[in-house]
Amino acid sequence: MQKLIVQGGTRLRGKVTISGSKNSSLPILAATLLTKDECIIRQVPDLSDTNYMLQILRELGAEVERASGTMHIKAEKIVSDTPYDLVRKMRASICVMGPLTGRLRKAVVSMPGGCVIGDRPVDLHLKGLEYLGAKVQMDGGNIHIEATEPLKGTTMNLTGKFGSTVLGTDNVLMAAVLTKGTTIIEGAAAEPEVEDLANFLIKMGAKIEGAGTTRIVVEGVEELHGAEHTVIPDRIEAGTFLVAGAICGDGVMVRRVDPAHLKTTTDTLLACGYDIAISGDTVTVMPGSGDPKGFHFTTRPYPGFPTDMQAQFCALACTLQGQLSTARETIFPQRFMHVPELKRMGASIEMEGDTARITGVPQLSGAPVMASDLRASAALVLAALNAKGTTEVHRLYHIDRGYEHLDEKLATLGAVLQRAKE
Ligand SMILES: CC(=O)N[C@H]1[C@@H](OP(=O)(O)OP(=O)(O)OC[C@H]2O[C@@H](n3ccc(=O)[nH]c3=O)[C@H](O)[C@@H]2O)O[C@H](CO)[C@@H](O)[C@@H]1O
Ligand SMILES: C=C(OP(=O)(O)O)C(=O)O
Repeated sequence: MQKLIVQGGTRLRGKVTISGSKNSSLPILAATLLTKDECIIRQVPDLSDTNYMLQILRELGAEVERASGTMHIKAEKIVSDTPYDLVRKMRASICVMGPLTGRLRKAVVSMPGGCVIGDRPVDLHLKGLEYLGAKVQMDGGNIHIEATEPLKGTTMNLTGKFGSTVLGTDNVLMAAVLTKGTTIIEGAAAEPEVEDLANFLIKMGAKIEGAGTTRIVVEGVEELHGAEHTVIPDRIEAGTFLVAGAICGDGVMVRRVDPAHLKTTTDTLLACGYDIAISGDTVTVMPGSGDPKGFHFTTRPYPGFPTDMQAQFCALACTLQGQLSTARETIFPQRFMHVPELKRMGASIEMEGDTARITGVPQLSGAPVMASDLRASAALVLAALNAKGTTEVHRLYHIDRGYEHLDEKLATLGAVLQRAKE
């Protein structure tokens, strides 16, 4: 196991190139199971999550070759049962369920458990596949999906108690593309990563309209063919670097981004008093003319404030001396594992149900802290950059799930930090 040792108090400045999106790559890699032909996927970030997904594809029978960020995948002959040992390591492995059901009419996938960000059910994924005609059974911790008849298109609503489901929409979409007739998904997730998956499926020959909105229409086709695709930039990685630039930067530019995907992040930073410059595929954050102000946000499905940016903005709020900020989490109401660790660094945070009330302190102080999940870990690193003294962030593997070379990228901006063995 590794930890990250961060020396606080340096100013960040410069340009950082953003990697391909983790949350696009995972379903897109899974979608290559839908054809016997070779698919070429570019800009896949080198992360433990994407590596697990590639291993799952291999175990299912696909040939996978990797040349840097470009994957060549040929799933000529595949099986329907996913290996438990790999699947349990990554919740997003659930997104092989849709393509296996679409192509083989059969899938066996281990039931994912909850995780530290809260309960993570898959009832809507299963409901969607059932609407298409698949039968679902649970047995021995596994989900067995089977359709004796060809799947049939239908109209469904995939909205749950907490709103739309991203991977649930992905799964249904991947099954529906090879289904007879028309499938209409109402209450679909509108996240850019769903749209990216749909764009890849369209290149494979699928007929899809409305991806990127809450109503997706799929006209089933008999088969899909190979295609090439470049994954969209990771809006959460980009947002994390912008918040780092706000916390302790004198001009930090993120390159190879889609500024439209970053709107809630840049709007929140502007409301806070930072200057933002957008040019082509770059966004730069700079200190504003006055002292930054507190801010208030509620997480919502896209285009609302992303839950995956909540922890990083909490870290920023901790550094705004004397200013009150509030962070309300409506998607994963228990996703506040970073709060006790930020408090260990001297933060002033009160929890009221699903809302963190954060009053900025004059100075955070370095401390040993524990990473608990991906974005909570990122928040701790951001707080550490601002803190007085040294912070050790333990359990670094959480960060390696979703940030490609975070430490190296921060070091190019001037951060002083190093990995070490636990
Ligand atoms: C790999 C990936 O893309 N992960 C993202 C994806 O996760 P993921 O797709 O797993 O998250 P969902 O969009 O499904 O979850 C949204 C909400 O719906 C609930 N729900 C979900 C499915 C279901 O069957 N029933 C149900 O009730 C969840 O508990 C949660 O409250 O979207 C989340 C919400 O933007 C992000 O935080 C994750 O980074
Ligand atoms: C919660 C996240 O990922 P996952 O859904 O894979 O756990 C995330 O990317 O912040």
